[in-house]
Amino acid sequence: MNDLVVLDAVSFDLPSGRAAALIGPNGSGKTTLLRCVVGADIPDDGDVLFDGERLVESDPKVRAAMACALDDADFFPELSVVEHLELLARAHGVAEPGEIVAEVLTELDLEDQRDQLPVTLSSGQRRRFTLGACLVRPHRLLVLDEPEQRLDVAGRAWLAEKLQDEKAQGCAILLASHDPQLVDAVADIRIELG
Ligand SMILES: Nc1ncnc2c1ncn2[C@@H]1O[C@H](COP(=O)(O)OP(=O)(O)OP(=O)(O)O)[C@@H](O)[C@H]1O
Repeated sequence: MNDLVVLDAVSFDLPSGRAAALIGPNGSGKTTLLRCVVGADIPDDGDVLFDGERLVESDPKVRAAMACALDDADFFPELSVVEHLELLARAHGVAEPGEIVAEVLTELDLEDQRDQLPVTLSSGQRRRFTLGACLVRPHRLLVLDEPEQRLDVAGRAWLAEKLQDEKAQGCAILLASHDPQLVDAVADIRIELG
């Protein structure tokens, strides 16, 4: 039995159109907190509320609103980049996903990789693809674990601008980050862990 307490007395509100950044050293509990928020881990105590009700990951309202990028592992290995993004958008109610998928591929500079299988992408391209998967579907809450990871300089600049655009459109963003520049550019609320 491991009695390590990772998170204790963490509390914050995240309104629409705002971003909260979890910051802190390696092992301070950022990913654990994100996993509790999205329902991948169950806290021993405390609640996560969404629109005032306890957040249940399987609730259709939550599934429709929350787009998460916690790691790069969740791919359909047999679908190409474009097929994957179109399938995901359709699954979330986008009847004609061609336009939004093309837009996101252009923004992420992944047009030349559209027909590749995810496993053949470079690690930075895979991170772009993971972020793209959040962006092709309707969302009003983005949960992102170190979204800057493995992005090149241009990719990081794009990310900061994109997250600001998302906020301007009313999206709430909860992210963990080790990038002070990204946090400075995007975060309205800072939650220091560890
Ligand atoms: N499945 C697990 N079993 C045991 N301990 C775990 C598990 N997952 C996380 N931990 C521990 O919980 C603590 C917090 O880990 P977490 O991944 O949340 O940190 P983090 O702040 O995201 O770190 P990093 O900046 O390195 O990504 C660490 O001490 C870690 O070893």
